[in-house]
Amino acid sequence: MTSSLPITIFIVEDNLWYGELLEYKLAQNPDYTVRRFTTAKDCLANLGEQPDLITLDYSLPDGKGDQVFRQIKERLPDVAVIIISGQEDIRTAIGLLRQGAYDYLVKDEETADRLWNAVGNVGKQLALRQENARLREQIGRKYDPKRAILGSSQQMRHVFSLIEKAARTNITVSISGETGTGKELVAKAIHFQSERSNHAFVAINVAAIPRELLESELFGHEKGAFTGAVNRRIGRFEEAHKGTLFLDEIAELDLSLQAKLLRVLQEREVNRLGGTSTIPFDARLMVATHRDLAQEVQQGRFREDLYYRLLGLPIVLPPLRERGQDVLLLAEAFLQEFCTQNNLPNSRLSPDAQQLLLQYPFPGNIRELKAVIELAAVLTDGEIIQAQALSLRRQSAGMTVSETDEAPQDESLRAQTANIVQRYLDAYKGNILQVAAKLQIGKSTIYRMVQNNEVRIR
Ligand SMILES: Nc1ncnc2c1ncn2[C@@H]1O[C@H](COP(=O)(O)OP(=O)(O)OP(=O)(O)O)[C@@H](O)[C@H]1O
Repeated sequence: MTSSLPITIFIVEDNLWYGELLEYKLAQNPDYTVRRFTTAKDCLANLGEQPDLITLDYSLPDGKGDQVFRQIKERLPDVAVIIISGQEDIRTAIGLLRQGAYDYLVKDEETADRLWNAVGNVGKQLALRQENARLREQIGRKYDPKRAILGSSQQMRHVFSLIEKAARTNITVSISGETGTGKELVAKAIHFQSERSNHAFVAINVAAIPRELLESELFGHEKGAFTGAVNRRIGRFEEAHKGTLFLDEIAELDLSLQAKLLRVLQEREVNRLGGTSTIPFDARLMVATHRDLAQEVQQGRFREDLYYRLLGLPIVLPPLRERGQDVLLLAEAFLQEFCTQNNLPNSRLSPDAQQLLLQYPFPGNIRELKAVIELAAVLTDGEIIQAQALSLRRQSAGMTVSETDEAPQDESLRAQTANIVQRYLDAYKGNILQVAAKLQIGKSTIYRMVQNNEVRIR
């Protein structure tokens, strides 16, 4: 058993012979750097070396084990401390373990072996912790607004400044913008730049879950709360504890759930369905919608009191057609990314293709642009992407999309989605799994479209 991580271990033991025995055992692993001290004073004086683990003799000549333990933990809260005691004293052991000691070993002929195992486990935990920190940093970098959210238009520069402000505080954030403008991306960027970034980012699309299931999805339920509730289930509010809860398509929440949400926000407490105890709610809330919430309030579809609770810091994402040259910046970035990921030669957009992109209104916004560019890269043989390779809906070139006219927009989006899916299906020879992965949509969505004759496998 060897650990892949180098670990620094302090052995604090006044019995020279016993200390040497432990050192001899642990030194068998070349990844362990072992330092030995015979007094508490020496150990405390060297804590600046930031050991990962300390084995501490409970009765040292210059200090009682529990006091020394506390002094160590005050200075190095994360260090693993294994207490080694001359006699079994369950009460002391329990007390120390409760205060955060890693283990309590009694001195006997097997101590060195048990210590060896315990140190191995500490090594594994350290490796996991480092891996976690690395992944967190990676995710943080991925959602760093300066890298992940592309754009240099004035509108987007304003959005970046709001993201920074939101990340510095705990304020509720309400993000609005047409579909595909990057609402979820902005929410993630705020979360991963905020001090809650070490905790969960929990996203739920209110419109995507049937009403009967939504309540338990949000608030959880106890076993037996309703027919079919065979187990206790933790709701999304609880899952987001200390992190961020992102409620997408908030305008679609029905009035009775709006009332429940309001109560949770006022009382900062959640009740699982069928439960009697209350669970504190401590998460930053972000909401998003493609609708005009103020208008929803005026028309009696959204509670006014909830609206004011949720408004917080409003961030309005402009549609892509209002971001000027950003469309080309985004197109080039998506093209490069797609070519690199798929081992395709790096392609460029012809001047005509650029012109067409600048004129097109992009009802599906950045999501549509990304799909259009990726498909063009697949369909193009040379290194220059011509205007003809861009699968834009012919009838929309040059037209503007009305933001208030919901139904036609939804309708045209459907047709446009089908159009894109169809082209991908053709390009990938009807391989639904591949198309679903490329377009980042569920394969069931594609199956449904096939069933409804919206697309065909040719
Ligand atoms: N400024 C941007 N730079 C780079 N990629 C972006 C940008 N804005 C959005 N995207 C990408 O576009 C896609 C759609 O973004 P996102 O899902 O955040 O939009 P949305 O507004 O939440 O959509 P919907 O309203 O459908 O939920 C994602 O792949 C996202 O990474």
